[in-house]
Amino acid sequence: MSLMSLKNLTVLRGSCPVVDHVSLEIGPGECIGLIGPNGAGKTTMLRAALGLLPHQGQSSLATLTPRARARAAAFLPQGREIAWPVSAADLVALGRTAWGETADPAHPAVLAALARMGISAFTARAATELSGGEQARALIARALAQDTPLLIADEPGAGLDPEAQIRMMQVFASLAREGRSVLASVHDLGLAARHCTRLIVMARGRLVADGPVGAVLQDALIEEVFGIRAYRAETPEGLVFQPLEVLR
Ligand SMILES: Nc1ncnc2c1ncn2[C@@H]1O[C@H](COP(=O)(O)OP(=O)(O)OP(=O)(O)O)[C@@H](O)[C@H]1O
Repeated sequence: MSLMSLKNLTVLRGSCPVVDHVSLEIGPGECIGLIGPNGAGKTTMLRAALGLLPHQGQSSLATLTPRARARAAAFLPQGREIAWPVSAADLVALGRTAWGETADPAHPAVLAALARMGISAFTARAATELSGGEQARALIARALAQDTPLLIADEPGAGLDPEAQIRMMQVFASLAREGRSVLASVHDLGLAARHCTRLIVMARGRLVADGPVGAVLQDALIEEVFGIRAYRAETPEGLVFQPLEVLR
């Protein structure tokens, strides 16, 4: 079963392809890190895949009706603005509207999402009065409450402290073990190495690597794509990957 299929997805900015013939399939049970340097095309690719940007090629999600798409994939965009002073619980409950339900803050999926992101203590507070990191966690919880087979998240760890980042990656990995899938753009290669089942690498609009974490995070690729050298060790707890220095 495919949760998302891209075939030659291409996005032009003027005459320049910022996403260039990207093809990939996402099946159930995958925790996928989308990595690549600034400007590689990650955000553009995610938004085009969701049908939010004009594109060439095919995306299985882009052809769905908005209602069907909201039930197939939750999306956490890079911009994190919360405009209304609704309670954190009500904000998270908005994730349920994808299913034609009223936003019930006592819905089990809402309570589970709040607990998973460690923000059950803030539920009554206006979301606009949460700290930046707490707001980010509430928005991730809203996407989790949507309870979709696929979660697409654009830099979900931005602004989170180390505990919240690890907790978030553990949640994503546990979703994958439950048979759902996550596609998240991440800049922290160490977190990606530790928690993802698969890495997709973009550079200059192209998909340059796609596979199991250990196979993708090879010295030559890291050097070429990111221009850095990294420490890498297989440990009983899995792959440890630490960027060390700039090479160019
Ligand atoms: N509206 C736009 N008009 C023209 N160029 C754009 C526009 N939006 C993005 N770009 C360009 O497209 C390229 C890809 O941008 P994108 O935001 O997808 O990169 P990214 O991989 O998500 O980067 P980052 O890691 O910095 O968030 C960049 O060169 C960017 O400057």
